[in-house]
Amino acid sequence: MVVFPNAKINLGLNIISKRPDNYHNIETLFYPIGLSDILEVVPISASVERSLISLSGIVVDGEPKDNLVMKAYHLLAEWFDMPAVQIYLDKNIPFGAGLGGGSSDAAFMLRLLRDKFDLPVEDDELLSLAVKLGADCPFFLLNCPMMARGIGNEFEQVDFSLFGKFIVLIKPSVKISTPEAYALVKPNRPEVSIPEILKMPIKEWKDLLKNDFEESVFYRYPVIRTIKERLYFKGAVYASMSGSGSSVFGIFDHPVDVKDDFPTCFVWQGNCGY
Ligand SMILES: C[C@@](CO)(OP(=O)(O)O)[C@H](O)COP(=O)(O)OP(=O)(O)OC[C@H]1O[C@@H](n2ccc(N)nc2=O)[C@H](O)[C@@H]1O
Ligand SMILES: Nc1ncnc2c1ncn2[C@@H]1O[C@H](COP(=O)(O)OP(=O)(O)O)[C@@H](O)[C@H]1O
Repeated sequence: MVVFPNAKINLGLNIISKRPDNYHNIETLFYPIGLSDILEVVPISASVERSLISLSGIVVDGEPKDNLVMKAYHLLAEWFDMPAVQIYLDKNIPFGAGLGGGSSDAAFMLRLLRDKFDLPVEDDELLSLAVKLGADCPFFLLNCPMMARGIGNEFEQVDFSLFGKFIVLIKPSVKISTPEAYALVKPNRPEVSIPEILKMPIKEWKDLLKNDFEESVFYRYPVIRTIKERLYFKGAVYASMSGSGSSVFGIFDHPVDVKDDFPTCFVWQGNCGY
């Protein structure tokens, strides 16, 4: 069974308050994009006790046994009898990028195992399991434009689409750790909520739709601010860092050629699908 875990971008990201559990309450719109990993799971011989993982593509830091897809397997194996599996994961989504690639792999792995082995797990139980693997993880089980609140796992479906627009994603070589990025931000309540801003014409978003991580991340890594400015220079109708960074996306009314503009960066371009 093969699945294609996709990345997300955040349209607006307000960090509202710090919680006693050291997480933060946030408000953000998660928007799925077409950049995807490839994940395959094959059952292996009954004589093999441990699941195996084979990684290709972008090299993820950490031990393969600590990969989030392995953690997803073990989370379900605590509750259900499953055979050992051979996992193939081809990484195309950069990490330390604010694109949620690891969370997406984990969410797709949970659903793949549930479906492949016919495990008696309802969709809402899968959402509760997913949050144990990462605050962003439940979103990828829903995978359509969603307002998220709480730690990022309380959802409200929104009537919102960027269909017809074109997205350019730029990831510089710098990687950003999510916990470190949260530690640098002072929480605050926004004056205008994200759903209100998203109802306005996209050309009005520039000065209203904010990502609260940008200020401290741009201060530390000015190259990320420069990328955002360059995307506006190229004609983006809206540009922002995604999540805790370091990737920056630009939304355009039409396809653009940026291949010579960011020679040292990972670049991905595609249509907005939703
Ligand atoms: C910032 C966001 C925005 O979508 O995404 P990324 O930029 O990582 O993609 C998310 O909130 C990241 O979610 P995720 O990456 O799944 O976070 P987790 O692994 O659960 O948490 C890593 C650490 O980030 C901090 N954390 C995470 C989520 C949250 N709402 N508040 C937090 O303070 C905590 O210190 C936690 O220990
Ligand atoms: N399958 C995976 N893909 C990416 N990162 C993974 C994976 N499994 C574990 N990780 C760890 O999770 C961290 C964050 O990854 P990811 O969620 O893709 O990034 P981001 O915080 O940029 O959204 C990485 O630094 C890596 O150590």
